[in-house]
Amino acid sequence: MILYLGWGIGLEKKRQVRNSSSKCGCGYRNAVSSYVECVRELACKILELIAQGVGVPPTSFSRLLNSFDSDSLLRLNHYPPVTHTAAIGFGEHSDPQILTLLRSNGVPGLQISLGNDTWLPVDPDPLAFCVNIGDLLQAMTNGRFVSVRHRAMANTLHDRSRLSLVFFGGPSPEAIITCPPQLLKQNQPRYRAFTWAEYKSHTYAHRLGETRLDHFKIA
Ligand SMILES: O=C(O)CCC(=O)C(=O)O
Ligand SMILES: [Fe+2]
Repeated sequence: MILYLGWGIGLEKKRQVRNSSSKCGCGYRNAVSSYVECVRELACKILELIAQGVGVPPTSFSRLLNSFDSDSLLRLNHYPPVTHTAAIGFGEHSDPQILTLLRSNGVPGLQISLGNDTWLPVDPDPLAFCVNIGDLLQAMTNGRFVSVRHRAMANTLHDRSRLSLVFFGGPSPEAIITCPPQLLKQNQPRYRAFTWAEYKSHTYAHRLGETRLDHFKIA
């Protein structure tokens, strides 16, 4: 079972939340807002390093998370203990956004696909972030960075629930997703340009496990 909590956090909305929460003194709201602000900044730093690594202007990717109507999301997944083994808690997929920063409470479950039905368990260190490349970053790097397929196994530790707190860094719905020209010098673009709104509606119209980026491939 998965408890799903969505938290859309455009920068403007976040400012409003911060202002109103300081007045009402709501501890939970403050904690979530500060957490989101910190992970967004961390995601931007990672994206700037990636941009540097592939030789494009440093804010090529991070500016999308910094835009005032960035469609980022914070999700809390809850996996109560189950008695049967080898059950899937969250099926195989890649995250559609740009970059994902995931933390868990130290209970194992997350696995990364190595292909050919081989799965690598991720160490559930509660002090570490698991950073996943999302589909949009794959498109914007013309396939140099590949969005990772992953899944979460159901939790068979009978005395503890598993929790994962996942920040998905996404652009504004109108943002045009395309590869910077510096990355295309000798290569043809692999994906046609599309908006995040277009990608999202394609994503939600298809099954979780599908390789959704294939739809935007240039033949
Ligand atoms: O709970 C996990 O470890 C994985 C969750 C996940 O992949 C997601 O929420 O997209
Ligand atoms: Fe995921």
